[in-house]
Amino acid sequence: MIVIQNLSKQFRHKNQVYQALDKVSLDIAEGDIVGIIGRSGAGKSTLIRCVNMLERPDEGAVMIHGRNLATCTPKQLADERKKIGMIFQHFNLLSSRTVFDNVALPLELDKTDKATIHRKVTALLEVVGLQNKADEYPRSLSGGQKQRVAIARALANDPHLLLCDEATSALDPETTQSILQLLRDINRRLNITILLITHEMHVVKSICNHVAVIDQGKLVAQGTLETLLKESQHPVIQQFIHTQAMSLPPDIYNTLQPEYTPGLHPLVEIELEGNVAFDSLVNTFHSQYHLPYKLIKADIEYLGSTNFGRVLLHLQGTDDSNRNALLYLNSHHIKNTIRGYA
Ligand SMILES: Nc1ncnc2c1ncn2[C@@H]1O[C@H](COP(=O)(O)OP(=O)(O)OP(=O)(O)O)[C@@H](O)[C@H]1O
Repeated sequence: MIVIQNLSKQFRHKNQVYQALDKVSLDIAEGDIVGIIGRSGAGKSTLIRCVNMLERPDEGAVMIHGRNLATCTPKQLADERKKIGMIFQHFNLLSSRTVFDNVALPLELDKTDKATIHRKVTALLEVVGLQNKADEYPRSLSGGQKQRVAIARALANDPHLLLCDEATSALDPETTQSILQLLRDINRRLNITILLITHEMHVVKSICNHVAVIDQGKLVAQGTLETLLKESQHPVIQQFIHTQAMSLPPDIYNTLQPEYTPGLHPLVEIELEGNVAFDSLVNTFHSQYHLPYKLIKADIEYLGSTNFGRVLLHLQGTDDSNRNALLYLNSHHIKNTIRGYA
């Protein structure tokens, strides 16, 4: 339904040229929720802004239902844009307008009659759960409520595509979840395709059925999150999974020794990468090496039948069984780091 073909965009600034997008191609099926991830400055916003031509690409095409937006006349482009809603990290509401009037704005600009505006805005405020806030001003709303108003406004012209630029980045975790739930409902109930930028793993995991990874303006990987995590060694994906080493609980941190000393046991951080099931790993430790251990910390994401993440295990067996367990990890190419001995 949306076909992005060889999209390129350069920015020039004080004799310097930034290749923000470099021949990016991506197919998005109707009803998909696609997450775009990548480092800061990778080109994610530029890509999403080129989809509705807020940013004009230098080269390439954005085909929506067979029509290339890059070659549309201004009138055709204005019509196509009405069918593409957009929401932003900082909501972009008009502070001088009430909630109702913010949502009504695109309809007013489209010269919709008053009765229709009233009917549509009332229905949209119900969709986003703000029917009792119609007469309030944005300043009296929470961040999550502001984003709900922005979503209602983005839906005013019955779009088939919703672009979300870091839409939950300014929200606390609980509000983020409720906004994601709303986006999922909108996607299912109204069959709106969603293209979103995020830097948060849990956002992708919660709602995206596809992921596109952008690095230095290039599309470097795409697919389901599960396949990407299993198959791609690309540093952006690895970084996305493992942002930093696990923090240690204070009692362990204070007693941890960098070198082995008789009587101390290794504290090992193990990476679970989809082919390593946590349950079977600890079963092996138990059945093959009779190894007592203490699970100090776990950060595991379950995706379908596989798991990803990290665990911190304090191996508490004899020197031999501890060593054998570490050998088992290495011989099975299970990434692990000894964080110290305690
Ligand atoms: N209007 C502009 N003028 C000049 N350079 C720009 C402009 N917009 C973006 N760039 C540059 O293009 C590159 C890609 O920017 P973009 O905002 O698309 O990245 P991003 O992946 O969305 O980053 P972030 O996650 O930090 O928002 C950056 O080097 C940025 O500085």
